[in-house]
Amino acid sequence: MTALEIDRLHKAYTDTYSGEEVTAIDEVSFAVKEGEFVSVLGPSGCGKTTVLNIVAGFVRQSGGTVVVDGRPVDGPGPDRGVVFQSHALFPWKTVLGNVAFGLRMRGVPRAERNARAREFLELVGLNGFAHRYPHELSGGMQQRLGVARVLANEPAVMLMDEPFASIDAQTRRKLQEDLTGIFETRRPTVFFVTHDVDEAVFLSDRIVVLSRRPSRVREIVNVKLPRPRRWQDTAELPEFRRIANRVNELLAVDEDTATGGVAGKDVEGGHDAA
Ligand SMILES: Nc1ncnc2c1ncn2[C@@H]1O[C@H](COP(=O)(O)OP(=O)(O)OP(=O)(O)O)[C@@H](O)[C@H]1O
Repeated sequence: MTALEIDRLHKAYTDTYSGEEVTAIDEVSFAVKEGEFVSVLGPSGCGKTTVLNIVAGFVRQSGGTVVVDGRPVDGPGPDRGVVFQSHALFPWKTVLGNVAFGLRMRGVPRAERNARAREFLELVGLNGFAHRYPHELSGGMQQRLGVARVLANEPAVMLMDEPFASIDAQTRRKLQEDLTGIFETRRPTVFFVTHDVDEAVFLSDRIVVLSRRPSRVREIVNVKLPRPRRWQDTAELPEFRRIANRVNELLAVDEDTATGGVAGKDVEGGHDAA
């Protein structure tokens, strides 16, 4: 079943100072199936975050439609949970309280919400930290908490906007492995924005490569790598490098154009319908 359908999405911003109109997204269409991990990748400033913010309901599109679980998006809602790059946690609540909060909002009784919150803390490896406060956690642990908080609410789609971008390289690898482990056990539907090609290949079932602004879908690349995935084994597979090379090749089209290189050059390869 389709969890998220983005159809001919278009977004123009009006610059507050100059009053000029900037088209961020020209026309973007793709769908994410239930239990699928889809990453969106593209050159800097191509509109990745804008697509995510429109899906989250934080930003309104200028054209096109976004449908989540069969319902058109019209503002934020509990069917979409967002994990941000910087941790949007409640500093005055404990780790347990942060996870239980959304459940409370949804009217889940106290005993059940604490049990559910603990289950998700265990899933992300934070079971020993239930009574700590966010400032007592490392950046990586805060990000795990962000994931637990979203997953506990069982959203139709988990939206992740470069969640590991500000985390040191070694911790990032561990968090990526943990995220893929969580994905393999619980199969949430994930829409993941990144500019890290290896990260996208490691985590995803499919990668939507956008062109530079005003963006369009350049190609949707299938990632048919076996799961469970572990950096040590997965990155060794020839198929991993083949896919990463393919994505880099697609991104290079825009770099060439931007630097006045092979303008308009296109790459070979079949397009995959969304
Ligand atoms: N509120 C806004 N007002 C005006 N222009 C905006 C606004 N938000 C984004 N833009 C413009 O829209 C374009 C797309 O921005 P967006 O942040 O979505 O891109 P991105 O691909 O996520 O960028 P990055 O890779 O740098 O994170 C950019 O040119 C940006 O300057």
